Amino acid sequence: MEKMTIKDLDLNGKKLIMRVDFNVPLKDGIITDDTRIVEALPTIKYAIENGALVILLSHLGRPKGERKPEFSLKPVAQRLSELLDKEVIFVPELYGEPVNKAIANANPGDIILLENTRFDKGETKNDPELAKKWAELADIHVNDAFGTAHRAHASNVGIAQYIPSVAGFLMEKEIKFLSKATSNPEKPYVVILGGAKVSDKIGVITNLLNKADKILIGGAMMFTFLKALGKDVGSSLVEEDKLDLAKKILDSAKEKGVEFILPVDAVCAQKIESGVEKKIFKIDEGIPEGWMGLDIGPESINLFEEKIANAKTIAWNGPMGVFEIEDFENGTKEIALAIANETEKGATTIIGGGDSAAAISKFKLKDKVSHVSTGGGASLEFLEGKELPGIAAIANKKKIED
Ligand SMILES: Nc1ncnc2c1ncn2[C@@H]1O[C@H](COP(=O)(O)OP(=O)(O)O)[C@@H](O)[C@H]1O
Ligand SMILES: O=C(OP(=O)(O)O)[C@H](O)COP(=O)(O)O
Ligand SMILES: [Mg+2]
Repeated sequence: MEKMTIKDLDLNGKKLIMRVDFNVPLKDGIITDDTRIVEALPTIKYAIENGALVILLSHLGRPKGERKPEFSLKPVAQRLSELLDKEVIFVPELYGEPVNKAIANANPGDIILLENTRFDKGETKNDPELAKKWAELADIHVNDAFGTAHRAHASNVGIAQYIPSVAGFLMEKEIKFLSKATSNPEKPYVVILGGAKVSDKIGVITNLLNKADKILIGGAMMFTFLKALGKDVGSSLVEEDKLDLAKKILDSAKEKGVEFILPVDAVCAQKIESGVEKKIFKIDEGIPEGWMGLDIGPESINLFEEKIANAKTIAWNGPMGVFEIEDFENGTKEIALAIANETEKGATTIIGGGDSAAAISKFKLKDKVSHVSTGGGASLEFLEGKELPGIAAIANKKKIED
């Protein structure tokens, strides 16, 4: 179903409340990768150039309804202002007097960024009262937060109950590319999963088993599977309550004839820190207590490269290791290079996720893959074939024309 976009509206003199995904990686308050901000610029620029006042909403991290200063969007306001070479009015509130005042004092063409939507408990609960408060600030809701589209929250879904919601250019671009690449993926189709949001993402594998020819697992995700297979994983990150699901997935992969590839070795350390002692343990021999797997090892890299070779479609979400620290970046880097290589040979390749996108930028391979998606969980659920609530809430073209 084609979605209504910002281009379908007359924006002149309108107030837009625009949901973006500015959930960027931060280290000590500094933005380490601004891909998600850069990707939202075309929609913001279009809106202000066409005479709208733009009120931006985003979450950052998971502050769980509490106002935690380390999750403030203030550094994002500053970066956005630099990128646009224009003032961004940051209001460290979500509604109420300071917000109303800022809007009343603003002119068409101005940009206001409110504080982290997840500072209010109502956001993730999709609280209608909160959604209404935001809807009352504007005439139209613009949804450009593809990275959040798998969440049914007040700022992207609830708000559409009160004012029309249309897609921004990033949302439109992501839907177009992912639909085309995955409606009938050319085979062999390889899916690579890693990262740290294991309990969130392990569920998508069940449906992906009906689509992919091979599934490769790295990152923290690997340890839940390895533990389910009875391996010693030391102090590596394991989601204990997903062990049964992991077993089911392993059985189902066998039944369906899907190659399910787990690493055979891991780079381990006792602390997640740069410069600490590292050891490579073979999975069959086990990881000793006190040691954590923080990257896939060299034999696993070779194995994964073999499995990736000659794929026609590759979808990757979640870094293979803690790539933010140089000591543990190698697996992610080598897999990224292998994917770039297959892209050159003609494969369609998609890398998704806030952190995966940061990794691909770090290794300067952004332009060597077919598509870098700003969504990790969102792109996975899209590939799985699910209708994402954040997309469903956007008005369909037909509906508005009727
Ligand atoms: N073995 C591991 N142990 C702990 N964390 C890991 C491991 N491998 C990867 N990670 C972490 O996973 C994080 C990214 O996970 P996630 O948010 O799921 O990916 P994405 O943002 O690409 O969707 C990174 O910050 C990375 O450091
Ligand atoms: O960073 C995000 O997803 P990702 O890590 O899967 O790319 C999105 O902003 C969603 O964040 P959430 O997983 O805390 O809801
Ligand atoms: Mg992430």
